[in-house]
Amino acid sequence: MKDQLISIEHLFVTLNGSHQPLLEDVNLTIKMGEMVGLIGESGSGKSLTSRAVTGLLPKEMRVSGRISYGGNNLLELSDKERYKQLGIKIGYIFQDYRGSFTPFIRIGKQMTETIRTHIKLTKKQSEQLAREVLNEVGLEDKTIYHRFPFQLSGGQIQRAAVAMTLALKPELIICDEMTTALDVITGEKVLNYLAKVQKETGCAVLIITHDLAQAYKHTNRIYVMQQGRIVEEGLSEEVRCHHKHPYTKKLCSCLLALPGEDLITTASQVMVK
Ligand SMILES: Nc1ncnc2c1ncn2[C@@H]1O[C@H](COP(=O)(O)OP(=O)(O)OP(=O)(O)O)[C@@H](O)[C@H]1O
Ligand code: NI
Repeated sequence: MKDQLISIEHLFVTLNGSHQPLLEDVNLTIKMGEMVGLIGESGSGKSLTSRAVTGLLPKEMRVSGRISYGGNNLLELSDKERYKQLGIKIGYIFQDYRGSFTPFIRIGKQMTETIRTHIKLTKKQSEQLAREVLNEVGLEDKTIYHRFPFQLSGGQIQRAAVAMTLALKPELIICDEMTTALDVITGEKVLNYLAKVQKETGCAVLIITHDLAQAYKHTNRIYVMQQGRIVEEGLSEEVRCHHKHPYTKKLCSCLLALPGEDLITTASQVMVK
């Protein structure tokens, strides 16, 4: 399809020496301007899927299938070609945010250097942009800009990483558990900023999360993953109200009911198997 931005087709990932694939025939597409959710319990393969897109799978894994993006198969790109795509075209917010910055270089310096690698701006303009995006995610630029990463809390580093990625205005943003390190209010603030950038730039977003409420609120379409496979896909509202797969039903029963629906159970009471 013409308006498809990225298309993952028959993706298999297997650990060397093992026969049991970690990802099995994963198919997932994202259109221009779409916000797509990828949900599933811990260990179901969400991060591996996003790592395959960005070429960051561990060396000891074999991968097959196709990831079409901009006329290329991302699985066949050289490291250099892939690096060119990352950042400016595909922005990736890591689940393990501690790796987002080098510990002993000040946040501001790292941000401006990254911005200038990808966008033609003067030093002054890139500093202004870095300060602007820090403020957008609720970090006071006056204090944070000159700090070293080790002087920030986990949630502050995570927000700085989000700010850094969004500053580059990529056409596809992959957020892997972007709000896990944040409290509810800060998390919502960051998600709202993401939605604002999405509206402004028309970029596509893949939100990986096990927070179903977040996925329903912020995405148009949802994929549900279980044990390395996509088990259900549909418009967020449909998946929420008319899910077909028993696993999705279990996941959904963890959510608080909408007004007018029966309250089922809370997350802590449900064992998802
Ligand atoms: N480096 C690795 N070596 C071996 N197995 C791995 C490696 N990384 C991930 N796996 C396995 O692959 C499977 C999928 O992992 P993945 O990180 O994609 O899960 P996830 O859905 O992102 O979970 P979470 O919600 O906890 O982040 C898991 O069974 C995990 O143990
Ligand atoms: Ni993960």
